[in-house]
Amino acid sequence: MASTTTRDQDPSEPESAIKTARRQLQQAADHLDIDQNVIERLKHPKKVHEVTVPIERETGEVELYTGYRAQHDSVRGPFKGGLRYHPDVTREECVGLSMWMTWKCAVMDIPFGGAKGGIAVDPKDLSESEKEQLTRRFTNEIRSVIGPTKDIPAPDMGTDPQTMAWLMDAYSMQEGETIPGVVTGKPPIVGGSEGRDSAPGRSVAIIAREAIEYYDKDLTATSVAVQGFGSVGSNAAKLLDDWGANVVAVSDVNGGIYDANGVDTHAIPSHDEEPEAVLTHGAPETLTNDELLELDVDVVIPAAIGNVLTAENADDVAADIVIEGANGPTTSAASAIFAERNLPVIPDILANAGGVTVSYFEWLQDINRRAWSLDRVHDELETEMLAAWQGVREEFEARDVTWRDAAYIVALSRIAAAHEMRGLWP
Ligand SMILES: NC(=O)C1=CN([C@@H]2O[C@H](COP(=O)(O)OP(=O)(O)OC[C@H]3O[C@@H](n4cnc5c(N)ncnc54)[C@H](OP(=O)(O)O)[C@@H]3O)[C@@H](O)[C@H]2O)C=CC1
Ligand SMILES: O=C(O)CCC(=O)C(=O)O
Repeated sequence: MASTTTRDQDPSEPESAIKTARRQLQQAADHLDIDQNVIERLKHPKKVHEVTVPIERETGEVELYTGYRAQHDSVRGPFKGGLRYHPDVTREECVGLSMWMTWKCAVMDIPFGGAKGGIAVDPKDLSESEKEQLTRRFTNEIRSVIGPTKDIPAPDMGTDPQTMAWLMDAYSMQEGETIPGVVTGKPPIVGGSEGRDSAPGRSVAIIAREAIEYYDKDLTATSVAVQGFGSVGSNAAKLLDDWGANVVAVSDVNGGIYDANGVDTHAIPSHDEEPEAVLTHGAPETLTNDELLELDVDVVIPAAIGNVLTAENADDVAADIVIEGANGPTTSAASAIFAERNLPVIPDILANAGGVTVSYFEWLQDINRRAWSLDRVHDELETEMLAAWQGVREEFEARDVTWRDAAYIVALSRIAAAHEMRGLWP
């Protein structure tokens, strides 16, 4: 597999999401005949909104938080992307994540651009009513730049369907009418889609299944380790388990559990049910998050935070396939090492794209005021994921590139064509 970043160039780590995203963009662009002006434009967000969000804590003190909404590109449709509550949220991280959303929507061929937002806060430090206050105030601060045809937020790390319901309500109250399409990932009772919550994990499992078959392995004889047991990790682990894979390790922020005979994925509470609960589940062995990534398994799925596969551990990753459940889990230096080792890494912008795909289904349901059944959501997601997998696989086979470059080539070709058709600078 060819990679234009080499081990010797070894970009310094930890690299910011924006730097990684730009490096990946240029690397894919080098394989295509695209106007370099378009590429330069795509290295920058269209707009970044930064706001201060004050809330009154239950102690009576007023605390100020910083929130962002980065809007990267909207040439193919409204900005779209999640909202993250995490202490490490920064402007640069939101911009990098918004770029990945642009490519993700294009890989899936859905009519959205890319955005990402967040608040630098540890949601575990806040009570339920403080989180509600924070979400409502943040929504008011960004109200003029979001909307069903402008920019549509969704869940990401640290946010959930309840957060989206508060966002929808705060926006709707100001607009004077109920506008479910302003946000996706809501509970179905207020216009959310069945299956949105589990969709990113489901797509990770579907893509893992296809990759396992592509590399001539039998799913029922495949061992899997999953880092992170939240919306993405827990659903991917449970589905692969249901399909017969041997899920031998899972983890949360405190570390993981290992059982060579397979852990009972359905018996472990997910982050949503009970945060930090993995280690409370009895298992023959425990391990650190770093050890999990180096387990000698067939498939490893980092599905928590970014930058966990680095120059430091890339040579020690013993799995045969890496499926990126998280956004940006692999640094540029680690990508170069994996390419040199011929270790397939199926990229985030394809593997976890089920989330935004079912968000698109939700948006369609909101416009039509007509809910789909869970079976329909699953069927249509399966169809979309297989079509995207096939498109990326064709590029992978036709060119001597990594899976990441292949996915970028599909995405970038569509985005560049749209820019050129609309006149370069929309
Ligand atoms: N939610 C979505 O729709 C989508 C999310 N993603 C990406 O997937 C990743 C996970 O998101 P999501 O599942 O929603 O997040 P959640 O908040 O639902 O869960 C996060 C999980 O990761 C664990 N975790 C947190 N920090 C660490 C750490 N340092 N090391 C190991 N585990 C850690 C948490 O542990 P604990 O329970 O102990 O807190 C929890 O199990 C993110 O990169 C996100 O951007 C991608 C596509 C869609
Ligand atoms: O559903 C969405 O709109 C976006 C989900 C998301 O943030 C992501 O895929 O990273």
